[in-house]
Amino acid sequence: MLKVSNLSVNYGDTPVVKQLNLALDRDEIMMLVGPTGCGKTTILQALAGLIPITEGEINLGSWSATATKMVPPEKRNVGMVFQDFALFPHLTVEQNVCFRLKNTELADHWLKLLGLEGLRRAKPANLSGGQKQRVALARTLAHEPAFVLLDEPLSNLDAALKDSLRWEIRNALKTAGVPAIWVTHDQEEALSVGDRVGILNRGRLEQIADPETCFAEPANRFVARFLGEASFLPGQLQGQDVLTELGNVPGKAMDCASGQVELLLRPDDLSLVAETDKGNAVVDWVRYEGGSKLYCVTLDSGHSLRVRVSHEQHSKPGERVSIAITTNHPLAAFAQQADIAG
Ligand SMILES: Nc1ncnc2c1ncn2[C@@H]1O[C@H](COP(=O)(O)OP(=O)(O)OP(=O)(O)O)[C@@H](O)[C@H]1O
Repeated sequence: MLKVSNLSVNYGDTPVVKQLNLALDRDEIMMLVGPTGCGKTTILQALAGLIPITEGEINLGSWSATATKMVPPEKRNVGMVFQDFALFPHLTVEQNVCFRLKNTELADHWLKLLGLEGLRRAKPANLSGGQKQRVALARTLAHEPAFVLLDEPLSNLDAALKDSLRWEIRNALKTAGVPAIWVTHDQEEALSVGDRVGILNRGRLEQIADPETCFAEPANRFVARFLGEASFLPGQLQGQDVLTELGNVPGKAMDCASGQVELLLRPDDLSLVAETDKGNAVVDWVRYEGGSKLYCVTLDSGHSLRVRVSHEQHSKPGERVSIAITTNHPLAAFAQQADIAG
């Protein structure tokens, strides 16, 4: 098990990673997300032993690193996958995967499993981005790492390829049975691929939990907004229910919220019906998304909400609509004054 306790990293006098705690199970994939500059790459570099740590401990059973006890990268048995693939351009696919490898049987195994059998003699320059990343992954896994760090492995690839390759990478990591920390900028990728998601803000983990919990029960408004479209509607928490201008809905108090709260509404929690002159809201703008449309509406009370509906909905800016809450699951309710992180 990879265990990180109270890890802090400073650059000079500037703290960049603050008191990070996490533990990864044997074959667990943890996605690390957060705004640019929040310290994601620094965490990976610290775990790999590429930079010194200021405080805390990184432990993998066979070794333990602290601020005063540096364990060099080659002793950590870490596998790294980068966004720019980091392949040797003068070597073939096979030579890249077998580089410094004693047991080439494992190279054969991963070349086959990742669909690279026919490309053994190709040079990186003749491969597509997706093929290059498969080679990088095959090379990493063929070396039987104790844990794998992936730094935005899909960010140089086009959208269609990203979608299929993310599953290939996940399946390969699960087959290898190694713990992995995967940094991404893509919230959808984080929620769909990870066993758990860690949301980082200014060097601190705001929440670490399974994807459903992070999305439906975010620890605070920062996490709520970071993981997707989020609207907040005032209401009164009474027992298990929240009384709002759109009716009573089941609520779940976050941050010990009580009394006056704000309900987290995702665009899919709401419905929108076109009206001629009745209704309870006006359309501000609409964004076409292909299979769906995202509407921004203002309720007659002045509160703004975002609603996702079928692309067959044709209401335009300025037109009246009826908005209702359609979800049955309890919605996260935050204390009205508790917007510390957001
Ligand atoms: N070698 C360095 N010396 C000093 N400051 C650094 C160094 N490397 C990174 N930083 C700073 O540390 C902070 C965290 O950087 P880091 O690259 O870890 O963030 P990140 O979350 O990976 O960002 P991005 O999403 O943009 O890749 C940033 O403010 C960055 O400017």
